[in-house]
This record gives sequence, structure tokens and C-alpha cells, in this order.
Amino acid sequence: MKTDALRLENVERHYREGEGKLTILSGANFSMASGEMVALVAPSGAGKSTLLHIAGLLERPDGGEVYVNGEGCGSLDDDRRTAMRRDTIGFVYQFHHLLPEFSALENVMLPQMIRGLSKPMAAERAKQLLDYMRIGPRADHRPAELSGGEQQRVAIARAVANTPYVLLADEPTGNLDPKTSGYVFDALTALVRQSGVAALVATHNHELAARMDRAVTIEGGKIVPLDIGLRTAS
Ligand SMILES: Nc1ncnc2c1ncn2[C@@H]1O[C@H](COP(=O)(O)OP(=O)(O)OP(=O)(O)O)[C@@H](O)[C@H]1O
Repeated sequence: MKTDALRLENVERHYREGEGKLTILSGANFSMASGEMVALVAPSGAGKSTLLHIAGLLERPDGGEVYVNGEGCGSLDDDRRTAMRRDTIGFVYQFHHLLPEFSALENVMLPQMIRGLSKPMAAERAKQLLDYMRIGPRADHRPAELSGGEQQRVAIARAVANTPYVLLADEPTGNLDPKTSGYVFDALTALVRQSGVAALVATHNHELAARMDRAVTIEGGKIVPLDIGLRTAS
């Protein structure tokens, strides 16, 4: 049987709320296969960021287990979790968080070099990715010299630079106008299909969600399928 790129098993996450507790996830299960693109659509405050942080090993759940490519992460110490996150998970945020002092190319090279790749090899892969995202000609520009859509495409290239198993995106096009948003989303989709990464994309945009393979939401602490008329838009 094929290993899931990401699997959450019986995940619990509670926050303290005054004297009581606020349950965000309870007995939550979820899995995603390579090359799959899943929309995470839920009202504000439902726990999308919490889920992405737990899936991305940024936060530990209060119970249950997170598996990345079949490897359970609960028993890893902080250093190994950090290495696992760096090597196997990519993040894209609403605001690109590119390093302003570095060019687009350098921004995509850096995570690879931190992982130990040589500079020429990192540059080669960064160039390929930027070409694939159709921003090759802008590779030497700093983020401030790029449009919002271009910056976001650099951020996506950076997120997949270390060929992660899992890509976690939090409103990746939320900051862009509708046309640019569609364009960036198309580039993201093409990259997911080409690279085989499993992408979980939090979005409030139902039109974009409908273009993914399936959608889920958070309800009563569980991660459940959401029917938003998938693929009817095209
Ligand atoms: N560290 C924390 N301590 C206490 N409560 C928290 C903490 N982090 C998040 N929460 C609460 O948990 C709930 C879920 O938060 P989360 O940020 O995951 O929601 P979200 O679905 O991502 O919301 P949005 O769409 O507005 O970003 C919210 O009610 C929030 O106030």
C-alpha cells in the first residue's frame, strides 16, 4: 500500500479559556496522498492555522500522532522535528515573507543551502523552479522590485525547493487581486502536479477550493469532508 504523504491520527488540541478549555481538534483524523491538493475551508477561528501548525510540526498536539511520509513525529525531540520540518515540509503564507535583502534566486537557494546543498546545485535548482513559475527573467530582482503575484510565485518556488512531501499553504493568494490570484493558483497547481507534493491549502475562496481535488473543514473538533460543488466551476 502507498504511504500517505501526511496523516493525522486522533489528534487533540485544546487551548485554555479562562477556567475552561477551548477544544479545537478532538479525535481528528486526516490523510493526504502525494500529488493531491486539498482545500481547507472553515470559518475564522475554527482552527485552520492550528491544524496547519500541527501538520507542519510547528506545534505539538496534546494527543494523537502526525505522520509525514509514514514517519511518526510525536517522539522526535525538538532538533529532529526541526530537521524533519526543514527537509520534508514546505510552507506558503498569505504574505510572502521573502528576505528583502536577497534576490528572488537567492531566496529560493537559501533553504537548500541550509540543508547542505552546494551553492551551484542550489542555484541550478532555484533557476529551474523560477523558470517553471515563469519568473526566470526576474530572478535577480529583490522582492520589493517584484509584483505581489511575482513575489508569491517566488515564495511557492522557495517552499518546494527542498522537494518536500507536504506543502502547507495558508491563504496563499489571499493578498492578491482576483486575476493575479487565479494566475498564482494555476502556477501552484501545476507545481503540485509536476512535483507530486501533497498540498493542504487553507482558503476562504470557494472558487479556488472548488478547483482542488477535495475540500475539508473543521467541525466539532473533527476534520470532515466539505461539499462545495467540486469541479462544477470548470
Ligand atoms: N495560543 C493560543 N492560546 C489560546 N487560544 C488560541 C491560541 N491559538 C489560537 N487560539 C484560539 O483557537 C481558535 C482557533 O484559532 P486559529 O488561529 O487556528 O483559527 P483560524 O481558523 O486559522 O482563524 P482565521 O481564519 O481567523 O485565521 C481561535 O478561537 C483562537 O482564538
